[in-house]
Amino acid sequence: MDIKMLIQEARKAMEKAYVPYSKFQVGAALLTEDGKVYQGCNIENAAYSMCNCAERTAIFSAYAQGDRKFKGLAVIADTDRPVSPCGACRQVISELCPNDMKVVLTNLNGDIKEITVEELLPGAFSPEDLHE
Ligand SMILES: O=c1ccn([C@H]2C[C@H](O)[C@@H](CO)O2)c(=O)[nH]1
Ligand SMILES: [Zn+2]
Repeated sequence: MDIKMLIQEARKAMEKAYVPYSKFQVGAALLTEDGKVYQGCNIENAAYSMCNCAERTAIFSAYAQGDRKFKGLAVIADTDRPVSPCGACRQVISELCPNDMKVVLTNLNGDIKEITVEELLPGAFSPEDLHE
């Protein structure tokens, strides 16, 4: 996997963020099994709780286009440490991406933290926990 390319795509996505309230831009890039890249940015709303994170925008965009098989996710923001996805995104990523998929967290200083989906949310609540 070309991690540099994926980070560049996330960086481009960051520029598209709609963040009039927080002014905090976040970009994500999701790589599919067949090499396509879905960009995602955070999109805010005057009703603050409606804000959507970059990570979920990327995953939901892929789903909306019929893509469901992923092999990497990069996330970038202007943070001191590599950006740390929120709990909501960790939960969504856990369900919709493979457990061993690579997640590349980075920032504008070029600090990089590579982890897996499982490491992002150990013991995540999962579809297997539901029973009818
Ligand atoms: O990993 C993260 C963390 C935060 N945000 C967004 C949500 C909100 O728009 C802004 C401030 O929390 O950053 C993301 O998109 N991804
Ligand atoms: Zn989030």
